Amino acid sequence: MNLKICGMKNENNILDVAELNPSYMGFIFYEKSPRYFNSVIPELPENIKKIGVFVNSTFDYIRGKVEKHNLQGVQLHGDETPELCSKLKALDIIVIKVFSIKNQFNFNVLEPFEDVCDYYLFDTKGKEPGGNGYTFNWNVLKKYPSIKPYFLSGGIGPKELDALLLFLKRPESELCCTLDLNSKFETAAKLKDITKLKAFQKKLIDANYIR
Ligand SMILES: O=C(O)c1ccccc1NCC(=O)[C@H](O)[C@H](O)COP(=O)(O)O
Repeated sequence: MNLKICGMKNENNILDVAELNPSYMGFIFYEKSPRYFNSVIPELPENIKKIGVFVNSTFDYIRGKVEKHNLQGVQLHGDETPELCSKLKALDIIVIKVFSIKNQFNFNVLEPFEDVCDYYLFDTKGKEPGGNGYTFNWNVLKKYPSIKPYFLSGGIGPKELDALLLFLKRPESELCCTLDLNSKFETAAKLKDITKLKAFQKKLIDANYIR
């Protein structure tokens, strides 16, 4: 299991999170977000992949950010088309297409994206396109029809750990490759709380889900 820490903003905080060695760090290029990233990403170890998060941005805007920040991947939170995903894939980067869920989900909508993205990310449907801070009904994933690995996201925090450990024992989590963590690990200043992240990571290590 991999960890993705999303919504990074502040240089020192980015470097502190890097010490935890997550597989991915997410940078939000959506101006309306309180986590909008408008700075310079410090040098990170090569094994930490930098993922740009976008909401209905144009190909040129996304490509500009990929080039400027040397992003290894993009995460698309809007109504992006399979055609856009395909053009982004041609840049030789990781393409993660997001789908938001509450209590039910029509998995047929995944079909056009099967060949044009690397991963799906299932997030909670809410007022905002992301970072809503609460979980969706993970039972919905019992009907997941694809063989593509997916990221689990939306409101995952320390209080959700017991439910998460139960979920990870169930067959529908078999293709869950990454846990995406964001607002439940933030301080009031929208910095990631390293102590909280470390404790959560340790519990996942102790339960043998991450190394
Ligand atoms: O976090 C944001 O502000 C955000 C805004 C617009 C699009 C995406 C955004 N976040 C992307 C993420 O990957 C979050 O980690 C994901 O939505 C879960 O967030 P949370 O519910 O806070 O755990």
